[in-house]
Amino acid sequence: MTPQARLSAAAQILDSIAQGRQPAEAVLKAWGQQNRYAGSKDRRAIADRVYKVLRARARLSWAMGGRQDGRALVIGSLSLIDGMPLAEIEALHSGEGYGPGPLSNRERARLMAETGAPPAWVAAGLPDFVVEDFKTTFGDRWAEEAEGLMAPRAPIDLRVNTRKADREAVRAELAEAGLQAEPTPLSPVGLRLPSEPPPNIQATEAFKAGRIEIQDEGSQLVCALAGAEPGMTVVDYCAGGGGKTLGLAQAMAGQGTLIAGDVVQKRLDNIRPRLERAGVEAELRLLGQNGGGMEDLNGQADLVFVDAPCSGSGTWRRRPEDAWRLTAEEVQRLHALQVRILGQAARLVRPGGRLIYVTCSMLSAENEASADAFEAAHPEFTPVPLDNPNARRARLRLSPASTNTDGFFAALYERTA
Ligand SMILES: C[S@@+](CC[C@H](N)C(=O)[O-])C[C@H]1O[C@@H](n2cnc3c(N)ncnc32)[C@H](O)[C@@H]1O
Repeated sequence: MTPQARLSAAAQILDSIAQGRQPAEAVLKAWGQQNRYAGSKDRRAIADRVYKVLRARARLSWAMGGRQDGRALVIGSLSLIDGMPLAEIEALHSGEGYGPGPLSNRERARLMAETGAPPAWVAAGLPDFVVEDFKTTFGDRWAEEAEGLMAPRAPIDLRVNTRKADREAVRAELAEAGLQAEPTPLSPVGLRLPSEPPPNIQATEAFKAGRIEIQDEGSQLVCALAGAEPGMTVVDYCAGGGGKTLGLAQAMAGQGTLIAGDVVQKRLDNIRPRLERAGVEAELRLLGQNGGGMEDLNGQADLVFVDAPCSGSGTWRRRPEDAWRLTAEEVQRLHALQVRILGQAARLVRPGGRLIYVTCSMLSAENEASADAFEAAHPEFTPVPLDNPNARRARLRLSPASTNTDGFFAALYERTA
């Protein structure tokens, strides 16, 4: 493909991402499958351009006069990110072959305009309401947190399944396979790989044999904080893809009862092969939206893990496109859902048992505000101090800027009445 044709493809892919709900990665993959003439270098260059634009979307759109279409954003990226002179941009937009059409007068004017300093949310690369939330939560550090969240090249973390192997043995095994992993600094069972070149984890023997799973270090840490132990009755209330289920099962060392519930059957179905690969067991249960399906466990569980549905904003460094799909209204809907789910899950905890609330969100509306609402409605639960240097007031916040993990929040409670 010519450089021009790659730009056209990137613009087209950006439009598809904006119009749908699919992750950028999936849209790029589908495009590659539908356009077999594109070689690996072409696909790489196109993906680089797409991610460059997604991470700088606010700034590019602002510089292009508020336009949000792929063409305008790509043109803006050539100028603002690549620092390309106008003449070169014009040359790439000759309209010949499969390249993009010539610049309009308005586009040319935008590229030459003196734009001045952008507003704070534009500079941060995040929607306005998110920046407001960050200012409340992080105070002076908000811009640093925003930058960390939208920064490229998040590492790939693995959780070593200590039921099957130890960390050093897996590290050596991966090195044999050409993957140089480092121990994660915070999780004792984690290994970290650079994101470039993208490692094919699923193809490794260690993955196929269940010795590793892909799981961010932050996710490993919140799992460990829950304090699951052999012999306990543990409920993973929002089991989703089963990442936490596997971590909890590992901590329980095959002893006790682990029940993983979710309202989506397909998600539960996806957990089964992961459990088998890891050599651990859990009972999978389909729940009703109103909490039905766990009545037999009322007041019985030693530990209930609530990894609540959330904006996923803690993972925006991996999925920058999601930042532009989230609205303030959706955050409010999620907050209400989180408080409702916490109330349902709390019923299962036995006196003296524990409840942990976890999100992969960076927003106080889904973190502190949801925990506050739960505490106000449930005085029978007492916050438990967390054994982690990043925890304060029995609550933990992890983030790309502070712990070099995805963004996570956790609050731990004990049922004291
Ligand atoms: C953040 S995801 C869980 C991720 C999962 N724990 C993991 O580590 O892979 C939240 C999950 O909550 C589920 N969910 C949504 N509403 C629910 C409800 N009312 N009760 C239980 N689970 C619910 C969603 O289907 C989704 O799978």
